[in-house]
Amino acid sequence: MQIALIGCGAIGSALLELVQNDAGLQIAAIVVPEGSQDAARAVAQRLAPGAQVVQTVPAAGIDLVVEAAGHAAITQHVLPALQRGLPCIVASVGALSAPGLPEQLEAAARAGRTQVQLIAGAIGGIDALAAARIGGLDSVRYTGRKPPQAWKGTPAEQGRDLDSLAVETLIFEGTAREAAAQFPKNANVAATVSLAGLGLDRTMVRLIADPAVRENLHQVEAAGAFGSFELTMRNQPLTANPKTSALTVFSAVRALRGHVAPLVI
Ligand SMILES: NC(=O)C1=CN([C@@H]2O[C@H](COP(=O)(O)OP(=O)(O)OC[C@H]3O[C@@H](n4cnc5c(N)ncnc54)[C@H](O)[C@@H]3O)[C@@H](O)[C@H]2O)C=CC1
Ligand SMILES: O=C([O-])CC(=O)C(=O)O
Repeated sequence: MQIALIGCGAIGSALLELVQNDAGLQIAAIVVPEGSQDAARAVAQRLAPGAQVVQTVPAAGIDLVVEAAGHAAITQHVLPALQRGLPCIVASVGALSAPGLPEQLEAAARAGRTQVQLIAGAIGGIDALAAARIGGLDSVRYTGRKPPQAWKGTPAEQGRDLDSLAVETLIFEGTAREAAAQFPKNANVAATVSLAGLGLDRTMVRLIADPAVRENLHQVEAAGAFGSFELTMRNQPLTANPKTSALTVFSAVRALRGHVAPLVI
């Protein structure tokens, strides 16, 4: 299968490393903006020598697209790829907090007679949540807790010095839609939990900067006709990007392998 990888940062590079020996998965193209071409070429030379580094998904020779780039890449690359009939795996799930974008993705996939797959990424339990939704959910709460440095470059910096935080600090409380829009690099999980469960406007989210933790913690509490569950993930962050958990990479690789494996779990 010929793959186009969109984005070649922390997730993209780690993904290339993991799939480099997968016989069924050939990375044919790496799609990054003009300013990132040189960096991506250096990574490609090492981990995917057969890949061309380009600015848009090639018009021919691609069977499957995997996005690990950021919210803007969904409109820019994923929508047109779906329309052309290419199945797409998406990590930047928070992009679906933009009103109308889920419907646009569905329409594009329908037009191309294909599918867009939103990966679980850094969170677990999405299968249970999506199944529980069928019986009816009463409440879903998500709490994201990361070390202060993971909140740099976000609205969490407004009115506070993250470097000198001494105690855990609530930096956001609201809906999953607001969280995903305000924290595009830190609240994709909030969007994923909400899309699997009660929706972007009925899923309550708390985001916390906590100097006492080293991992990225994700907690989900859900209750409904099925019963209830409480989930805590303690994810190792990637060295290349402390905002992003390593599990996100593994989740994307699992999705890719799921397209070629004879037995899928
Ligand atoms: N679903 C989940 O659990 C998670 C999802 N994510 C999503 O994955 C994205 C990437 O994460 P990292 O690799 O850690 O970020 P990163 O900042 O290390 O890398 C981003 C890469 O994408 C490229 N890029 C940026 N805009 C682009 C565009 N419009 N088209 C093509 N390439 C573009 C950059 O040049 C860079 O190569 C995040 O922005 C976030 O949206 C991140 C963590 C968890
Ligand atoms: O990787 C993580 O721990 C989660 C993350 O950044 C996000 O939800 O956007």
